[in-house]
Amino acid sequence: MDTIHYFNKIVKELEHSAPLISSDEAETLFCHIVGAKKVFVAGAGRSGFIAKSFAMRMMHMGIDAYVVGETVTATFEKDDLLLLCTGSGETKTLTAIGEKAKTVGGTIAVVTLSPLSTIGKMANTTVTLPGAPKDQDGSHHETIQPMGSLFEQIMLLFFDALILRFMHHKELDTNKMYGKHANLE
Ligand SMILES: O=P(O)(O)OC[C@H]1O[C@](O)(CO)[C@@H](O)[C@@H]1O
Repeated sequence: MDTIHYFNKIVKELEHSAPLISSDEAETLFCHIVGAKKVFVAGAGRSGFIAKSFAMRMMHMGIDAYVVGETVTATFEKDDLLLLCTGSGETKTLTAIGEKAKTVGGTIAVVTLSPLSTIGKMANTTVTLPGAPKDQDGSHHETIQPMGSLFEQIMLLFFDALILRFMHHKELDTNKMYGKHANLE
């Protein structure tokens, strides 16, 4: 099978996934982000890349957004939102970050495959996405892709959809947002 055949298979997997996402959970996350003073995102590995791409777009919309662990990241405070992006909900570094945020008193949101995980239970609000766990643990999963790829793709598209929701809410368009795009690159 050639590459484009696989590309089409991936698109089909994504099409099947969209109806499995809760609009109510998405709207609740939207409201938390709108209500937060600052928004912090964290994720490990590929989940972390997706989290970063969402932080970048939030910045383009004028939201005070940070990636946990970067040198220019601000102080997390009680009016802030921490958004943890984790398929398993068991990644140790993220658990530690969530525990610290809890002691500060801010709000924790998680986007995950596993709402009953350690991080899922710690969160104030959860968006459950479909996909397969990264270990694909021997049971049947609706994907031909390795490890957490389907979850990671769904998370990217979910965040891009959330950005469109914000753009509508804030009456933004791509030109206004491009005005905030980095020009030293
Ligand atoms: O999304 P989780 O379960 O926190 O796991 C993150 C890990 O999974 C991966 O995204 C692989 O699927 C890795 O890049 C990363 O180490």
